[in-house]
Amino acid sequence: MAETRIPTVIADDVHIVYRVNGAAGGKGSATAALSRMVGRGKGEPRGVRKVHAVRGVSFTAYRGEAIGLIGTNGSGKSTLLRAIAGLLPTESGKVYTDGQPSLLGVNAALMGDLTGERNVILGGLAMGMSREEIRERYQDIVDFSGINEKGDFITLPMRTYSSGMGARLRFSIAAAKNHDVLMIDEALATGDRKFQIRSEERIRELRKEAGTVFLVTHSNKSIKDTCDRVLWLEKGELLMDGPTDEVLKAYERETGK
Ligand SMILES: Nc1ncnc2c1ncn2[C@@H]1O[C@H](COP(=O)(O)OP(=O)(O)OP(=O)(O)O)[C@@H](O)[C@H]1O
Repeated sequence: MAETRIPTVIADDVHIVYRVNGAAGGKGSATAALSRMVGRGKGEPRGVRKVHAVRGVSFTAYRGEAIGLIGTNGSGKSTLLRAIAGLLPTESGKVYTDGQPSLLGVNAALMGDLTGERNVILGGLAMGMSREEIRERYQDIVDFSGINEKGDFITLPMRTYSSGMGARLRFSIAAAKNHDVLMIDEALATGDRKFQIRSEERIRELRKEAGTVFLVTHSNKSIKDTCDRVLWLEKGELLMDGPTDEVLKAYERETGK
């Protein structure tokens, strides 16, 4: 056997269901009339629609792995990551994680009205860094983001940034710390090529520092360049879990991408 591998995330038959209030068809609609006639599902209150977004997904992730998540729009990738981060409850099944995973999404909670500078401090504190550590790494974070390459943007409110600039700053803040489990949701997509290359380099470093990285992206190239393993989700189900080359080949054959 190979050396012992240390699991960081275990998903065991995970199901995730969203409940959407007031999403049923209007009172007079045919579907509403039909559901009145046939009666609703067991115990579901009126007007609540269920979306079964993740269906029976199981896998184990290990230290030092970078795992890509692929699948067409709406296949459940972001939902699965949010559940692993503990932001969504599972309907059934369990997620076990080693430590607190950090989810870096395009919507990571920074404050638009505060300057980039303030957000670096806020984000650092939110990740559990001390003021001292933040002060030490501040310049590196700003340099990595490249926000100041075209002028003094870091002292402007974040709402004045383009979506690419915002995503770059969020990634730079998150990447300033070593994470046991770091999950990146499409954050690289909005950066330009130069920034993507820098981020991919950083992802490789984070892996080496014994963490596990999950990457959701529609860029097969980013996945190829950073991940050694890929999970392919479709309609909430795990279609394939294997080495990057194999899974991407099958995915490209299926989707023509
Ligand atoms: N907050 C929500 N409430 C209800 N349904 C949701 C919610 N978020 C996502 N869904 C549904 O869950 C399913 C999976 O969505 P999810 O965002 O996880 O897919 P995805 O694979 O990340 O898609 P994309 O590639 O487009 O980002 C979709 O059918 C979507 O409509």
